[in-house]
Amino acid sequence: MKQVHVVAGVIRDARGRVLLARRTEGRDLAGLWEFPGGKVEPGESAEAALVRELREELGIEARVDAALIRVPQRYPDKRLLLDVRHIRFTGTPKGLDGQALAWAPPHTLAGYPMPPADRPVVAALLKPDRYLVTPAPEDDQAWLAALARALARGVRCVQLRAPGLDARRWSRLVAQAVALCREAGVETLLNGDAALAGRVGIGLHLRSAQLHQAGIGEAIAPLKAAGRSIGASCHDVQDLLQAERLGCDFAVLGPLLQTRTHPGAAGIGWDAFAAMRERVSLPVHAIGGLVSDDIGIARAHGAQGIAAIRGLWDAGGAAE
Ligand SMILES: Nc1nc2c([nH]c(=O)n2[C@@H]2O[C@H](COP(=O)(O)OP(=O)(O)OP(=O)(O)O)[C@@H](O)[C@H]2O)c(=O)[nH]1
Ligand SMILES: [Mg+2]
Repeated sequence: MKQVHVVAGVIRDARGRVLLARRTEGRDLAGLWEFPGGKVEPGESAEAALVRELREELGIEARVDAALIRVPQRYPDKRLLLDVRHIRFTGTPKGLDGQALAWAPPHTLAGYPMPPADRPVVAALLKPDRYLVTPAPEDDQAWLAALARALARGVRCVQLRAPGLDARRWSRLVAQAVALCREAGVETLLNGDAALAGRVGIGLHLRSAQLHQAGIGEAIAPLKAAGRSIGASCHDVQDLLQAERLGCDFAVLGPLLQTRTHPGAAGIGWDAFAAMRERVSLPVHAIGGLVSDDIGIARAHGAQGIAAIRGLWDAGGAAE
């Protein structure tokens, strides 16, 4: 299958709005909104290609800044690598190919119809790059204090998980944890228990085995209707495709490295991660032995970021 390397830019105005361009009639994906850019030509660097494309399509002089994310994406006719960079520029963008332009306030980005590869890009712009999964508590007060420290360090999305804990103790602890997270403005998802998630008014994180259970679509429908996030733990392409079919908001894929908690399972590694990621348009976190320092390599392989228990629980703690 044909492999194309495309570079695109995140171009912002002084108010922080992001520039989108609408693909013109007669091309693939016509009518969809995209980040301006185009194909890297043979022998050309990604940076040079992006400067050239933005000059040709918008009439601006661009300086290529930090990488945002590189999204591998499988389309029916080709394999795309969408390489997205932040841009600084001089000049006033104009639709020189006759394409419509829109300056989108960030929170409106998800409302524009876009190609499949752009969903992970929008998530990379808007959503947290670290997803904390809690370890099972030994002492409840110490666990709540550790959670509060993680929030203070800037964790913005938390999965509450404590397999095997006594149900009454856990629902008490969940209520306390949710109060802490709400106070910090942090998104919270509950592992596995749709009914409890519904009662406390938070999102749900599906275990991989739950993804394929009969009736799971009906079980999560009320949460989705209430606007709650649904995450999913995935180990292979079948899990990812099912998470996408169910309308999950994001997935977690791993184990990336071999971990202390799953010593038997060999890690899949970054190349396999990218090869599975390209089959869905979901934002996907990598999990398994990762720490905050791995966010850069994760983004380079199309990940939203990292998910971790130990790697995000103890400041500077050892990898899971
Ligand atoms: N520029 C851009 N292309 C994207 C995005 N998302 C995405 O799937 N693509 C795909 O990446 C490819 C980019 O090709 P393009 O048509 O813009 O290439 P180009 O500017 O060099 O123009 P041309 O080859 O039509 O002359 C298309 O298949 C397009 O659908 C995006 O956000 N920005
Ligand atoms: Mg283009």
